[in-house]
Amino acid sequence: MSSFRPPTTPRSPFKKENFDEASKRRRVGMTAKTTGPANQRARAVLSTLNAGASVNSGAHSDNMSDAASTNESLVEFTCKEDVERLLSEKLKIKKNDIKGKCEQQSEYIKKLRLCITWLTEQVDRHLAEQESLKTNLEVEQKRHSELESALNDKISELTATREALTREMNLIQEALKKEEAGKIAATEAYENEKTLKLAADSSLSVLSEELEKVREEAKWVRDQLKMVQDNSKRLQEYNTSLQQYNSNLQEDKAKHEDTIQKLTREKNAINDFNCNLKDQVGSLRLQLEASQSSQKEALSQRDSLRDQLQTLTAAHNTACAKVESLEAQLESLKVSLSEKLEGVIKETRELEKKCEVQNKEIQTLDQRLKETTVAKEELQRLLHSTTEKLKETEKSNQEQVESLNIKLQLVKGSGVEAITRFEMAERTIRELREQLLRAEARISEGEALRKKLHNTILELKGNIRVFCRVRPFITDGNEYDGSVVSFPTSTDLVGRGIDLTNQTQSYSFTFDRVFGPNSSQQDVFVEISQLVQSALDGYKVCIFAYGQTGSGKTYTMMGRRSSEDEKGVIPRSLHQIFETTRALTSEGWEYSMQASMLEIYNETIRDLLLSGRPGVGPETSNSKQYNIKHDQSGNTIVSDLTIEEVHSQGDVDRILRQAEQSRSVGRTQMNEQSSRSHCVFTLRISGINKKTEQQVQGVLNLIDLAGSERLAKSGATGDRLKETQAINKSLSALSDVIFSLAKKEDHVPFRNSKLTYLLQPCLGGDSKTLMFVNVSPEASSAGETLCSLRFAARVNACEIGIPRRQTQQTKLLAISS
Ligand SMILES: Nc1ncnc2c1ncn2[C@@H]1O[C@H](COP(=O)(O)OP(=O)(O)OP(=O)(O)O)[C@@H](O)[C@H]1O
Repeated sequence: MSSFRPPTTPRSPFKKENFDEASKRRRVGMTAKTTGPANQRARAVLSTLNAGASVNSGAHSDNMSDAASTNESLVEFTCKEDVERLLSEKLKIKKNDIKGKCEQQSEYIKKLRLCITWLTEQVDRHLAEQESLKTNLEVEQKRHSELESALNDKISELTATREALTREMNLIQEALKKEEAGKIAATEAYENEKTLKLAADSSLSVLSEELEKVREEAKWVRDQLKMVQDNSKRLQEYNTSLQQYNSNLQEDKAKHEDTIQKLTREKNAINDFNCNLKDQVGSLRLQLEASQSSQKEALSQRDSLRDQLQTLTAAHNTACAKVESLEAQLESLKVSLSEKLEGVIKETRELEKKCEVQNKEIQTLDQRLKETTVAKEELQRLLHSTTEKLKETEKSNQEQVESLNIKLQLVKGSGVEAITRFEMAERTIRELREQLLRAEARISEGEALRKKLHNTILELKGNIRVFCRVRPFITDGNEYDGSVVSFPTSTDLVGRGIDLTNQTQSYSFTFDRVFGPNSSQQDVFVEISQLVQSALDGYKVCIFAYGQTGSGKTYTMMGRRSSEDEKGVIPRSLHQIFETTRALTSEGWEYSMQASMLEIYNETIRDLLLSGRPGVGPETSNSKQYNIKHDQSGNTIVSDLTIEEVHSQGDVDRILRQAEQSRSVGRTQMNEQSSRSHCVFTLRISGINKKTEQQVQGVLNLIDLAGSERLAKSGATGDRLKETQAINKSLSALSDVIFSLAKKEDHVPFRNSKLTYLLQPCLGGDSKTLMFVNVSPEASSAGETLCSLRFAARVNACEIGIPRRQTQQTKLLAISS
């Protein structure tokens, strides 16, 4: 930035103090008038003064003019010292020399005049100078102030802009930080919320279960309560009925008591009667006893009488008659007495029976009374206990209901709390979801942009590219000597150029990339991986390996299965595809993949996955005729070709193993020499984004071409000649197709080769094509290598020499810079 400098002050003819003094003196004469007319007036005054002086000295003027002119020529004022010298000059006057004095004085006055004139001139000059300086100064000041104000404006504008930018930057940084922090916080919050939600969900489910249980409990309790209430009601009814029954019983009791009293009275009367009867019976018994004793006495009398009879034999008859009559009397007495006794006994017995019946009745009544009393007591006890129980049950029920109510309230409270928490969590989740959606939208936008940029970069690199790969020496175990193949070291060709020496002649080729013998499989794959990504982004990609037999095509495409580091393009591509699809799952992408693998030998298609089908052998595959068709959406359909859904690396490994086996079996059956067929691995990728509804359909073709051979050199005849011709035809067709497509020619000769026709939808347009030209470094195969490189250069030529490519590369450089 150029700094602003004030205009340089014109240098004064005086030193500073001289100038000051001169200006002081000038001020005496001019007072405050410094403008132009004032100067003129001052000059006029001075000229008048000079003129006056000349008038006053008129007398001497003539005679002094010479002297003056002489003096004038002598006195010259150049600086202040001259003036001071003049002022400090002392007249050397001799006494009484008036003339001399006059002359000296007039001389002095002249000098003074000259001095004044010089001074006036000086003053004028200075005034003019000052004037111009002033105007300059004013102009400069104006300009300066304008500039200053402009600068100030600019500065303030810049400051404002800077501040605004700083503010904006700060804001952006803050926003960025916030965004990042927000993002982190959101992620964390989302995680937390997720766990919270899960916890809330689980607690909610637990609570719901609890609530359900509590509801069930409450229902059960309500049922119980209802039951208890019903029971209570029933018991109350029962109680009422019991009370009724009790009162009935009481009434019965009262009635029965009356009856009992009556009966008791009757019983007493009967008892009295009984007693009387008993007394009578006693008296009768006494009478009977008395009669018995009298009978005994009579018997003893009879005995005595018998004795007497014995003694009184005579008197016996009389006595017998007497006895007999007495006995008859006794007998009749006995009969009457026994009849009387029997009647009495009968009566007594009847009375006793009656008594017994009455007693029994009384007893049964007593028993019933007792039972009734017991039952009543029992019932009263039962009633009491039931009432107690009822009260207890009611109390416990009430307590239970209260506790359940409390529990219900608590559950309701916790439920409400849980619901609020749940709602809050839901809100947060909603917000987070929205944030997530926004982030996802941003991600998908970013993804779309990435795809676009990725594709642009690839397009700028070239939709058709050719890589050259030189394999290490393997035949004689020697180190790579560079005698046949060498790599130019000039900066513009490093990594892109290859020189080949064949029969002392040197040939130079340039490709998009040249991999030397020390390049690893990973180095090669790094370049491929972008194309694999393109296939996932929905583009059609073809990667070919071309070269003479044993140049490393299969090594490049398949690699060595046994070593992880030596895996080739196919397993690595598939690994990348599975890794990427897995990573993209979180962004809503779902991919499905279908793999097929076929071989084209002598223009015949062989399904390499067919032998995997149950009951199908390779011979079946060979005998089949496969037709190639293209549908309207640009997909290739090979009729009856085995297509396997692949979901994992394992599936792919299995397929590759199977294909390898089929290939070797096929070769043996066909007596085919190694590498006489094109092997095409095709992976169809269909992707759908569940979030954005975006869909992609990509195809990845990985092709190990048949080993190229120069017809002239092959010395082939018969079938072998036919085979070689077929290979060469299909390879040149392929290069023709690629060449025509690159040049955007209207007619592309797809149909003259099965391989090119098969790959037709995947060549040209947006499709990406990459061809590896594999090179053997051995001198023995230099001629073959030259052929391969020429072929590849032909494919590459469609890009080389077309100005578009340079423009693209320039663009690419601009982008990368
Ligand atoms: N870059 C490499 N590093 C180490 N070994 C390699 C490399 N390239 C090829 N080879 C080895 O060279 C030999 C021939 O390679 P490969 O079978 O891949 O050639 P090819 O071109 O497929 O032959 P063909 O046309 O007969 O199928 C193999 O043993 C392979 O392992």
